[in-house]
Parts: sequence; C-alpha cells; structure tokens
Amino acid sequence: MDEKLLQIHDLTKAFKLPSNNLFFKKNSYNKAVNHVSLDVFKGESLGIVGESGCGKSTLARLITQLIRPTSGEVIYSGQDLASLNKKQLRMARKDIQMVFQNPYATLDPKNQILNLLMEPLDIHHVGTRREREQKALEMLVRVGLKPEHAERYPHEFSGGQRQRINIARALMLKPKLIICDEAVSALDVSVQAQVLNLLNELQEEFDLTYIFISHDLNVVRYFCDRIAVMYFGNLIELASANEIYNHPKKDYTKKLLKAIPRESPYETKTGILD
Ligand SMILES: Nc1ncnc2c1ncn2[C@@H]1O[C@H](COP(=O)(O)OP(=O)(O)OP(=O)(O)O)[C@@H](O)[C@H]1O
Repeated sequence: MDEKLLQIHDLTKAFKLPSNNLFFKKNSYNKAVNHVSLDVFKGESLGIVGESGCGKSTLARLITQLIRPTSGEVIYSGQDLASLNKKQLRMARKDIQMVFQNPYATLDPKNQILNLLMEPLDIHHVGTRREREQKALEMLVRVGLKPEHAERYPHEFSGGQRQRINIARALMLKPKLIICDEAVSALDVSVQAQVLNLLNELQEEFDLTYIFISHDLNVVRYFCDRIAVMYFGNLIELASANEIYNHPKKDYTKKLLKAIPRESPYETKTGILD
C-alpha cells in the first residue's frame, strides 16, 4: 500500500468574510483549509476527523475541484487538478467520486433509479443504451438491491437503501477514489454497520481507495487504516488508526477521543482493540 494515488501539497482555501458584518474587518478571510499537505495511498481508507467547521468538507471539495484552492496543489496521476482545463478535469473526475451525507437530497426525486444509475454513463457516453442499462442493473444488485427496484423512485426507499443507491451511482464510472463525506452519519447504527460492510466489500472488489470524512470517531476507527485530525483548517496529526487511538500525540486529539463513548458498536478493521 505504498503507491501514492493522491498528493495534497500545501493546500489553502480562504473564504472572504462578509464585509457588512460588525464582527469582521473589511477584507478579512477565513482559512477553512490552511496549508494542508498529505498523501493518500492506493488501496487505503484514510479517515479525516475533527469538529464541525474544521474544514473537512472544504478539503473534500478542493480535492474534487468543486471549489478551486486559494493556493497549493492536488496532484492526481501526476497532474495538478487545479491546472486542468474543463475537459481534462471531467476525465479526471471519472476517477474521483463523492458520496455525501444526505441520501435524501442527492437523488433527483423525479428520476427512476435506473436512470439515476445510468446518468454518469450517459454523461460520459459510455457504451450503448442497452449496455448502460445492463451495467446499472448489475450495480443495483451488487449494492444489495433488486432488479425490480430499478423502476422505482427515490422516495420509495429507506435511508440505508438510498445510500446504497448513491454508492452504486458513485461506482458506475469505475472510480479509483471515493470520498465519503459523512456518508453514514444520517443512518441508524445498525444500518450504518451494513453500509460500512458494503463499502469494505466493494473496496476489495473494485480496488478502491477511500477518503472517509466523519465526525464519528467510532466509525472512523472501525473503517480506516490511517486517520488525519483537523483543527481550525490545519492538519494537526496523521497516523495509523491504532496509533491515533492508543497513542495520540496532540492534546486536541486526546480531547476528541475523550469525548467519544469507549464502548464502540464496531470492531476495528485490524481487530485490535485497546
Ligand atoms: N462557501 C463558503 N463560503 C464561506 N465560508 C465557507 C464556505 N464553505 C465553508 N465555509 C467555512 O469554512 C469553514 C470550514 O467549513 P467545512 O464545511 O469545511 O467544515 P466541516 O469540518 O466539514 O464541518 P461540518 O462537519 O459541520 O460539515 C467553516 O468556518 C465554514 O463556515
């Protein structure tokens, strides 16, 4: 697991603060991500944790170039994504997909599941219509749903099922990296565990690398090989999941760990508990 899939170099995103606000001086900025550098290795699950507002989602949006950095680089396959033109970026984006927190909001309610799954293939003109349909049906079954679900609409599914559909959609273009941004946070613990198991199975089968953003340290501990801790836009600690949990170095990491219930409903990925 030592091949670098993604390299983040000195990445910064500064958002301009509203100038009509009494609390902020004119032209002041909030550095949501502040000089962050890290490597993501092929085949790993890298967790990103930290309190609300520390910059986790901004980092994810910078990686996918949904927003452009103020400075710094996101190197994927030897290319700085920020330097690509629209067409090149569209190609690179095939490899990097996101699964978001809210499975209710991310699926167009007026679209049948089959169409929702075919859409990424349509956009990238992959195969014939028949082939796209076939691929969509196969993926639906692979994530634990049934072929007859293909003609239904998003509101006819539970939260867990909808998140399975989102995962299937993210997989349609055979990506190499999936960024899960609080992907199981809205689900009940038992459903969370099922979705996490599915993600684990898919990782092996599709040779995936995950960046797993979560405020839930129990989930991250179960799911991730390495964990990055963010604090006010800064990356303050990065180590193996076991190292972070058993020998945290930074006081802030210790504080985060103290705040979680030690009785985790999950086992760790390596099976090593405290
Ligand atoms: N588009 C934007 N414009 C201005 N400020 C923003 C924007 N997006 C995020 N921010 C600010 O950047 C900081 C980091 O936000 P971000 O959403 O990345 O945090 P987070 O760690 O993902 O939080 P949460 O867990 O609550 O989603 C916050 O202070 C937020 O208010």
